[in-house]
This record gives sequence, C-alpha cells and structure tokens, in this order.
Amino acid sequence: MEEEQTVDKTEWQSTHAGERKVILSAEDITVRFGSQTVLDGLDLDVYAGEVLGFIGPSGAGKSVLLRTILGLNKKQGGTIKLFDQNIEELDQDERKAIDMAMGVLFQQGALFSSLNVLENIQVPMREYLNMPKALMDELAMLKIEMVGLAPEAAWKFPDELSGGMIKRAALARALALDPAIVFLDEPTSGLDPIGAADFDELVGQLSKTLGLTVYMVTHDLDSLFSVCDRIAVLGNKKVLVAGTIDDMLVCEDEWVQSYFNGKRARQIKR
Ligand SMILES: Nc1ncnc2c1ncn2[C@@H]1O[C@H](COP(=O)(O)OP(=O)(O)OP(=O)(O)O)[C@@H](O)[C@H]1O
Repeated sequence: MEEEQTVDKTEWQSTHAGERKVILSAEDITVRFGSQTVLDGLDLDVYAGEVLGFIGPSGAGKSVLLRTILGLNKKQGGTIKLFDQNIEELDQDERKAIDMAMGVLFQQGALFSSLNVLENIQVPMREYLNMPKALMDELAMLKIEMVGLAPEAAWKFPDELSGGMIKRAALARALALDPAIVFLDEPTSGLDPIGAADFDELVGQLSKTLGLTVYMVTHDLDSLFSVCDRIAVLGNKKVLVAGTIDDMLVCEDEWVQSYFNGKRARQIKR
C-alpha cells in the first residue's frame, strides 16, 4: 500500500514537555449566516500536546467554530492552519493526510446504530486504510482497551450501551487512526458526575501518554478544573481570553467572572 503522508504525526505527538508548538491556528475568522455574523475576526492558537477547553455562552458559536475548523462550515474570512498547513491550500492527498491526523467525537457520540462497537471503530480504518480484516479487528480491540471498555463491548450495538460506554466507544473511533489531535464536542454532557469524572481522567491520561492534543468544547466546570491545561472563552464573536484557570479567575470580563466565580465553581474550587 502506498500512502502519501504529509503529516508526520509523531512530530506533533511528542511535544508535550517541549517548546510550545502551534498545532492549530485560527486567524481572523469571520463566519456569517445570512445577515447574522456569528464569528467576527476570531483568533485562536492551540498548542501541541495540550488539553484545551473551549467554552462560552450558549449560542455563542462554539459548534460553528468547530465545524469551520473541520471544514464542514464555510467561512467568509480568515485562515485556518492545521499542522502548519493552510487547509484551503491543500490538494486532495494533503487534505486526506490532515484528516487522518485528526479525530472527532461529535455530541451524542454519533455512532452508527446498525454497526456494533468494533465495526463503528473500524469505519475510519475502512475509509482511509487498506488493511486486512484480521489486522483491523486487532487494532479496534486495542482501541477498545485503550478507552477502558471491556472486550465484550466490541460486539454490542449502540442501543445496548450506557451513555458512558457510548462516549468511550465514540472516543475509540476518534482514536482509530492514531490522530495527533482530537476534537471533542461536549463529551461529558449527559453523563452522571462519576461517569464524567472518569471520562475526564481518561482524556487526561490519553493526552499525557499519547502526546495527544485535545480540543474540547464543554460546559462542564469539573472538566475545566480537572483536565484542561488551558481554556479559551468565546464571547462577542471572538476569543475573549485564553489561558489557565488562574488566568480565568482574574479575568475581568463579566461572563467569565460569573462562570468561574459562581456558586458551582466555588464548590469545585473548595
Ligand atoms: N447552519 C446554520 N445556519 C444558520 N445559522 C446557524 C447555523 N449553524 C449555527 N447557526 C447559528 O449560529 C449561532 C451559534 O451557534 P452554535 O451552535 O455554534 O452555538 P454554541 O456556542 O455551540 O451553543 P451551545 O453551547 O448551545 O451548543 C446560533 O445563533 C445558531 O443559530
């Protein structure tokens, strides 16, 4: 099998403790739907190896930005670079290589209901790789183990899984091609607090052991405090502030203040 590979994933997976290398940059992004401007001159850098939590009020445009980064949404202005490459200047093979270096976990998991867990995990493998079934089975079982599911889960269908198991199966599918970056859209929504905390721990572990970059859209304060290295806040159609939890706590923006110093946040901070 001859595969043109323009993304050296190992280079982007091994920088956790090294110098800060920008794996994803969004520069001056503008997105409009008709007369509604959702994003207006937005800038954001994501560093290789970090877990970035992306937050903001409901309807602010978090999903729109994610879809724009993934190329699922048109933008009216600005530049998105992934792995130092402008996604608009790629030919088909280069785009494919970039797609193979990214994993996505959409809200609700978005597993195919007619496929069992093993087959769901193999969807990206079938799409992008040409490998024997036995090898795909072996790889999928490894991913199942990696996300903390029991081997028997491989044969279950989505409607036979708990909410937490669905998220893990969807994460296993996002990891199917050993990406350098994964995008998680509200991964802990709908989970009970223990399930959510376990999922956060898993994400943190994977980021550390695999040198994986995680871009996580979330409303979950626990996730922000427990697993995120940095947080970016969307507001007024831009990234208002990006930094550590400590940066958030001293940020003067009213929404950021109420979010991080509200009653719920005070309970988490102890
Ligand atoms: N395809 C579309 N066509 C028209 N308007 C859209 C489209 N997609 C999103 N929007 C609008 O863009 C705005 C931002 O939506 P988005 O779903 O990104 O918000 P969000 O920050 O993800 O919210 P939430 O936290 O509630 O999920 C909303 O006003 C939404 O109606």
